[in-house]
Amino acid sequence: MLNDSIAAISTALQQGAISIVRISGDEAFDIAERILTISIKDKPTHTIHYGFVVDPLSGDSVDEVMVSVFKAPKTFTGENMVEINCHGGTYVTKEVLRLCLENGARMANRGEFSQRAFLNGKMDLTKAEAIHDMVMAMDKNNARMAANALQGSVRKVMDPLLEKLLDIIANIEVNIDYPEYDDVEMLSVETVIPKCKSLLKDMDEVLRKANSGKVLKEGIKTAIIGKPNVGKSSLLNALLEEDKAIVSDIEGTTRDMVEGSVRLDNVTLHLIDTAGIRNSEDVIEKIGIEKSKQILEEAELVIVLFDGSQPLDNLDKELLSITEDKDRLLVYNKKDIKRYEGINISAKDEDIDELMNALNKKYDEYHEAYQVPMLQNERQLALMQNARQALIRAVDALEAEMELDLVTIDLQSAYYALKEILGEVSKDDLLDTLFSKFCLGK
Ligand SMILES: Nc1nc2c(c(=O)[nH]1)N(C=O)[C@@H](CNc1ccc(C(=O)N[C@@H](CCC(=O)O)C(=O)O)cc1)CN2
Ligand SMILES: Nc1nc2c(ncn2[C@@H]2O[C@H](COP(=O)(O)OP(=O)(O)OP(=O)(O)O)[C@@H](O)[C@H]2O)c(=O)[nH]1
Ligand SMILES: [K+]
Repeated sequence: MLNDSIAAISTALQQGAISIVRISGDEAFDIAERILTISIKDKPTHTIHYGFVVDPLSGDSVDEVMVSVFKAPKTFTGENMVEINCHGGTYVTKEVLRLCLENGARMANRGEFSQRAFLNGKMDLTKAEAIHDMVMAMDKNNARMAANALQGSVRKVMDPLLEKLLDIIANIEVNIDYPEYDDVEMLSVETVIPKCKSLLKDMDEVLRKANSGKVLKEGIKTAIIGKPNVGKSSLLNALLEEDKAIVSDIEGTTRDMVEGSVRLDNVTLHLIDTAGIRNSEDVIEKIGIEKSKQILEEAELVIVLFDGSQPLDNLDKELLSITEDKDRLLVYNKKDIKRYEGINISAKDEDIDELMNALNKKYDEYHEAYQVPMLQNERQLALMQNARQALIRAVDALEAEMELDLVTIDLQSAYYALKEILGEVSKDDLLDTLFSKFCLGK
């Protein structure tokens, strides 16, 4: 049932200055008034008021609060909403929630406020996803992408595509509805094929942007390779040291381990486990090369590390040759002993500024990429790919001069896939899965 009133603590449940208990639904004002010393129904929307929360059974005063009033339909959820700003202790916040639940509200499910906002037409699915992304964003870039999506950037991508596709569908429908006009059909099929191809091109562009967005969002798989003892572990430690917070954030990652993430200005590097080559000190060098090849397959960026204090030998040259086709940086370690032409570091002394500068410079242009409207996640990408496939089938059918009815089926499935990106034809189970990932009280 959509109209029961839900309540939840919308702030993190920890000691802080203020916590917010949120109520949404038809009865929100009645429920709040049962536990407050003030009336709120009579107050204008989007206003905040001073009062006390009192347990109606015992008459005990629970907290001194500020109460925000939001009147349907112009609210976040589209329903009546009350936010009780109480003192941010975990006990008192839970007490206020308990009183809401005892006086007519139901405990909200995860993401249920946003789900209601979506169901009440307050936002499309991509905006709901953006809220989730915003909550989860750990760095500036992810937050910026989410902020774009919150402002409707995905819709900006989708609207022109949907418009073009509808135009194509309309052209075909004319032929189905008026099959007796042979001329119309000829003319129309001739114009429709180029239109489909132009739309396909647009979709490819959208997919291309989304893929680079995905790389940015998810980070870049990075391998450090080099001969035994060139200083790989030292470099890894120095890199991870640059960003202690992230390292300790990752479950099971300790300073001794060989995996972790390094947050640069514009992207995050995920260091791939190179334990295989690290431990090859006592095995024949060939194994090191074989391991390197395996690791290279996975890597999107390779840092090839040399011992700068020594002349490059055949093994170094082999590493140079197997990384030739890779996106790579050549780095010389042990600059405290000797410098080479290029990027020099002293991993042991955690002196890796030249490498950090080179990395930041390398991904500098990605800075802008966050500002362009683009698809935001795997779900959207997969649907765009489905739409593209369906459109390709339609073009094939048109070129093979198949029945127009058959073409329409493919065009329609392309249309539905595009609409589903915005959540406009999606199924309930999809919604439940999506919103259950949200934080409570969102
Ligand atoms: N206290 C508080 N802070 C919050 C939220 C909230 O719900 N409560 N938000 C929740 O995520 C975010 C802000 N998002 C919001 C989005 C829409 C509306 C809202 O009332 N929309 C109405 C009227 C808009 C207007 O007056 O122009 C509407 O869309 O009809 C409020 C907050 C972040 N900060
Ligand atoms: N002088 C100098 N020595 C360094 C530097 N970085 C690392 N070393 C030394 O080089 C040796 C090897 O360093 P590691 O970081 O263990 O090298 P590695 O490439 O991980 O070695 P394997 O795990 O055996 O492949 C150690 O004795 C380090 O102290 C540096 O910048 N300058
Ligand atoms: K070593």
